[in-house]
Amino acid sequence: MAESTHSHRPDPWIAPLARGPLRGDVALPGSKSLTNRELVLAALADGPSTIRLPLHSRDSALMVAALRQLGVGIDEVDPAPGAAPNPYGPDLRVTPAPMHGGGAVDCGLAGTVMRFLPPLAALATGPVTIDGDPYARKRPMGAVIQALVDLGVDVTDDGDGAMPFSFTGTGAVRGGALSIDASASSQFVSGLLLSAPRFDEGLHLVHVGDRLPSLPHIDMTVAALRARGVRVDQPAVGEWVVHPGPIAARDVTIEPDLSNAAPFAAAALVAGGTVRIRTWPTATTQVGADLETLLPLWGATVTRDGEDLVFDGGVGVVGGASLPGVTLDLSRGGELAPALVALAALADEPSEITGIGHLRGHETDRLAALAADVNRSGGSVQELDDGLRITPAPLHGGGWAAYDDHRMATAGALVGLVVDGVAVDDIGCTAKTLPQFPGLWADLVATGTKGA
Ligand SMILES: O=C(O)C1=C[C@@H](OP(=O)(O)O)[C@@H](O)[C@H](O)C1
Ligand SMILES: C=C(OP(=O)(O)O)C(=O)O
Repeated sequence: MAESTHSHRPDPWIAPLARGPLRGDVALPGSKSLTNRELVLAALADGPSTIRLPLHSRDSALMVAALRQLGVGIDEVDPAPGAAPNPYGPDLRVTPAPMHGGGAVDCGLAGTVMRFLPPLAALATGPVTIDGDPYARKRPMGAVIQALVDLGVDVTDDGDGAMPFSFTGTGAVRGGALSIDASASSQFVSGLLLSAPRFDEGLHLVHVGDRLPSLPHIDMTVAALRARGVRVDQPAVGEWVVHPGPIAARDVTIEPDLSNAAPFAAAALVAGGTVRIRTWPTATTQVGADLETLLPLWGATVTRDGEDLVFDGGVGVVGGASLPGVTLDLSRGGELAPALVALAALADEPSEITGIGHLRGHETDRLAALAADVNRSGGSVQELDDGLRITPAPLHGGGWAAYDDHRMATAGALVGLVVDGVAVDDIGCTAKTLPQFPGLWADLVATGTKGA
């Protein structure tokens, strides 16, 4: 099965120091979460769909490859007449087809592929094995496997609640009533809801765990289903009823990835100056939109300028300003934690970020990884049961391990703006959701003007 993103270790990437206040102007590629949802829905739709401005990264490429393996037609197409070409890659035309077994499907390290693909593949006819990177075999999948079993799918696995596992699709899934514990990931819910309209009886899903993280991502799933004519009822928090029926073919345009904006927007607080993020949607289900209210906790001023959002970090840390401590429940958006913990590590007051215990099941154990990297750099981070406590301490350069995790790598870049010599061991792992990160970051830092 697939190797990790790197079979060899690349040279460390030395994070560039900020020379002064930034004048950033960033146009980000499409949202990973939106792209992989629309690929799944388009594959299950009642006709062809075009996905405009899709993300082209490892996670989206893995989803495209998996769907093609099951028989779905996915072609690269030119932009709509008169539309500006997407600098980050072509639009995609998705043509549904009767799905057949795909053999061994490689999910890489992509949680969206690991959790969204199996319920869809259960609708195919033929054998499928779900597997991924060596570390992906450590990410929680028990709720997905158990859900397939409870839905009547004949799953073969070794009982460890992780990949690899196999089943032979019969072309139909009964559906009906199902309860799962989604405490470890909202993606367990989203993956089931996305395929549910194609289950014979739809799905009446109840979450029975003691916490439900990343609610905005489930709202994103429900919105994407409803936008394609699917009836979804929500009788209570943690309960969803997806009615059986067609998923409408629909041409969609993917928004820029607002969670990937986090290190860029936060850079204004660290280096000072302003960072403009282009085409920031006025209404969105992306949890990255929370940055508009989160970064002001660290002192940012956020203003809308036409279609764009401008984050103003004042003089920033490099200019001598200090960052305050912040106490925060981040259960809505754990994926923002690496960038926010990097800010907290540069602050002059203690911080506590909770509601993120499930990040131990992300691309890496992010609580342990953030504590290890910050503490190795001279910081003081203590793991809590469901979060981190960060105590101010002067940081120094040195090794910063990414653990194949794109958001660990970009957190290192953020710290490296004002800490000389932060050496990220593998900046290439940002290709998971943002292959252009090194160039975009170099362009951002270059806007910093000494003594401005
Ligand atoms: O559905 C999605 O697209 C995602 C849901 C969240 O997963 P968790 O609930 O496991 O954090 C988020 O962290 C991840 O980056 C993307
Ligand atoms: C957790 C993340 O990704 P995923 O779970 O989709 O691999 C992320 O992008 O922060």
